[in-house]
Amino acid sequence: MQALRIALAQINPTVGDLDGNAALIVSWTRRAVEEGAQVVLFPEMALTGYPVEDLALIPSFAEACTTAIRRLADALDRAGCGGVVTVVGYLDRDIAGARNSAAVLFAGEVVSRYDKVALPTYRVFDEARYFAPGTHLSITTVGEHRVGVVVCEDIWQPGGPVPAYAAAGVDALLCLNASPFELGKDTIRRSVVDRRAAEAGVPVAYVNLVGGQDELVFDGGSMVVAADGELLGLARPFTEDLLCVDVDLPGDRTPDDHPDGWTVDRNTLSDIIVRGWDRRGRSIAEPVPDEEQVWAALVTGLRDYVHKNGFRTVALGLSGGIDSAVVAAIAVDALGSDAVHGVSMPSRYSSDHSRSDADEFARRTGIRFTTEPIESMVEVFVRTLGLTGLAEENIQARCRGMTLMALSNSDGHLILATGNKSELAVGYSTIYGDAVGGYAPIKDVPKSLVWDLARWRNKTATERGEIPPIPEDSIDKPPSAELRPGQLDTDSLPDYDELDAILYRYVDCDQGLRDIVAAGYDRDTVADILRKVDASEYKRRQYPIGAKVTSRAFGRDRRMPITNRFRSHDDPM
Ligand SMILES: NC(=O)c1ccc[n+]([C@@H]2O[C@H](COP(=O)([O-])OP(=O)(O)OC[C@H]3O[C@@H](n4cnc5c(N)ncnc54)[C@H](O)[C@@H]3O)[C@@H](O)[C@H]2O)c1
Ligand SMILES: Nc1ncnc2c1ncn2[C@@H]1O[C@H](COP(=O)(O)O)[C@@H](O)[C@H]1O
Ligand SMILES: N[C@@H](CCC(=O)O)C(=O)O
Ligand SMILES: O=P(O)(O)OP(=O)(O)O
Repeated sequence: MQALRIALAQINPTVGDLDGNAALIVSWTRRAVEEGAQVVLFPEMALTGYPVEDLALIPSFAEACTTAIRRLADALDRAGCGGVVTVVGYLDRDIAGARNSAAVLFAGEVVSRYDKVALPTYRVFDEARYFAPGTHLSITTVGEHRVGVVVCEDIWQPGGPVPAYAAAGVDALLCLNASPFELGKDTIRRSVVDRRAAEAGVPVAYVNLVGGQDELVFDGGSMVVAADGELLGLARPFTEDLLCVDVDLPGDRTPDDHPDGWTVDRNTLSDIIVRGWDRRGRSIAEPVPDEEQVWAALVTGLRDYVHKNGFRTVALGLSGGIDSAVVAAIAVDALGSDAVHGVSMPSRYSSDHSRSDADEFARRTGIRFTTEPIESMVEVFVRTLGLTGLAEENIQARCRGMTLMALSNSDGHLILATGNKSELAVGYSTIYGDAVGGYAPIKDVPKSLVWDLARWRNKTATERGEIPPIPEDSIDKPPSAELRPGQLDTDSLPDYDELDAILYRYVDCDQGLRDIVAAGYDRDTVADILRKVDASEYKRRQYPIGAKVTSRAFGRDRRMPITNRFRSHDDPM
C-alpha cells in the first residue's frame, strides 16, 4: 500500500475568461507542486467557468476552448509543472457536439480526455441541451496507481461509469464538480460521495468550484473520502483553497479491459515527480452553522457579481426597514463600507424612524449615506396625471426607482433591489419601482430567514467585539411599505411565519391546495396566497437576478409559464 499525494484546487474561475482562468490554473498548480502533489485536480469546467449556457452552442467558443486546453498543457510545462498529472474541466467538441470534458495534462500534452456521461437536465441544470454524453472511461496510471476520472452528475446516478471504473480496476476516482450551493447541500453531497466510494471500493477525491456566477453560488466543500466512508480531508467553504491529501491506495487490482462493454482510454505516465516528503497531517475544515453558510453564499454571490461585471460600488434605497438593512449589511461584508451608498428617499408618508433607523445603520457601518426627498417629484406626477389610490402609492416607489437609476448612471453604482423571497412570491413590490436594480441579494431568502440572518449577523459582531451593523429597531418593528398612512404588510398578507410555511410547501415542495390545507392551514388563506403566487409570475420574470440559497429558487430553478390558466387552488376539495 502506497500513498499518492492528491491536491484539490478549489478555484474561482470566471465564465468565458479562458486566458484568466488558465493563468489561475497555472498559479494553483505551482502551489500544488510546491506542496509535493503528484496529481492536481481542478473543478468541472474550470477552464471555461460554469455554467457556460448557450456559449456551448457557439462553434468559435468551442474552438477557443480546445485551443486553450492545449496551450494550458504547454504553459504548465513551461511553468515547471509538467511532472505532475493535472486534471482540468473544460469544454470540448467533436462530431457528436459539445462535450463537458476533463483533460488529463502531463509533460506539456493532453494525454487523455474524459467526457461527462450523466448530463443533469433538471432544476438549474440544462446540460442535455448543450452536451453529448460521453461513452468511454479514462484511466491513467500514475506511478503504481490507476486513477479514473468522472464529472459531477456521474456520481449522482447509480450505475453509469462508477461501477465500470470499479470493474476496470482503478485505485481511486477523481471527481470534478460544479455543484451549486443550497442550504443542506453539503450533507447530501457527502452522502453521495460516501455511497460511490463504498460501491467502487476506492477513495473518491471530490473537487468543487467556489464563487458566484449570476444566480448560482458555488461553495467549494472539496473533500477526499476513503472507501469505508472516512473523511480524509475537507476544504474550507466559500473561499479558494488547496486541499492536499495523502491517500493510501492498494495498487493491486486486477483490471478488466472491457468493463460492461465500456471502452477504456488507458495511459501510463512515467517520470512523475515524486519528492521525498513526510506524510501530511489531515486537513479537515470545521462545520459551518446554517445562517453563516447562507450569509457567506449571499456575500460571495454579490461580491462576484459586482467584481466580475466590472462594478466597484453599489447603491440602494435605505428605508430603515429590515430588508434594506440586511442587503446593505451583506454589501458591506462583500465590498467594504466605502463601496456602499445608502439613499434615504422620504415621501410624505415616510415615518420619522424610516430616516433615523437608516441613519443609524449608516453610522454603525460607515457607509456613504445621503437623502434625496422624492415628494416634489411625486407631487408632479400625481398632479399632472391626476393619480389616486394604488397609482399614487406606486408612483412613490417609481420615483425612488428612477432616483436610484439616475445615481447609477451618474456615479456608476450597481443598484441593489431589496425584495425577499416571500415578497417576490406574492408580488408584493412595485414593478419599475422598488423592483428596479441590477442584482437582488436576498431574492431567495424568505422573510423569516431575513430576520434570523439579521439577528445572527448582529450576534456574530457582538461576539467579535464589533458594533452590530443592524439597528435593533429595524429588526423589531413591523414591516411596512409606507406608501399610505399607517400601511402594514399584515394589511394584505398573513403573518410572515405562516406565509413562509405555506410558500415553502407550494413553491419549494410543489404541493397543491389540497396537500397544504390537509397539513392544517386555512383554505381561504392558502387559496389567496396560491392565487397571488401564480398571478405575479410576470413580475418575478422582470425582477433582477440574485443568488440561489434555498432548495427551489425563482428563476432558472422554478420556471413557470406567465400565460397560464392552470390553478391548483381551483381544485375541488
Ligand atoms: N413599492 C414598495 O415599496 C412596495 C413594497 C411592498 C409592497 N408593495 C405593494 O405592492 C403592490 C404593488 O401594486 P401592483 O402589483 O398592483 O402594481 P404594479 O404596478 O407593481 O403591477 C401592476 C402592473 O403590472 C402590469 N401587469 C399586470 N399583469 C401583467 C402581466 N400578466 N404581464 C405583464 N404585465 C402585467 C400592469 O401594467 C399593471 O398595471 C401594492 O399593493 C403595494 O402596496 C409595494
Ligand atoms: N423612505 C425610503 N427611503 C429609501 N428607500 C426606500 C424608502 N421606502 C422604501 N424604500 C426602498 O424600497 C424598498 C421596499 O420598501 P418596503 O418598505 O419593503 O415596502 C426598501 O427596501 C427600500 O430599498
Ligand atoms: N446534482 C449535481 C449535479 C451537478 C453537475 O453535474 O454539474 C449537483 O447539484 O451537485
Ligand atoms: O424593505 P424594507 O427595508 O423597507 O423592509 P420592510 O419591508 O420590512 O419594511
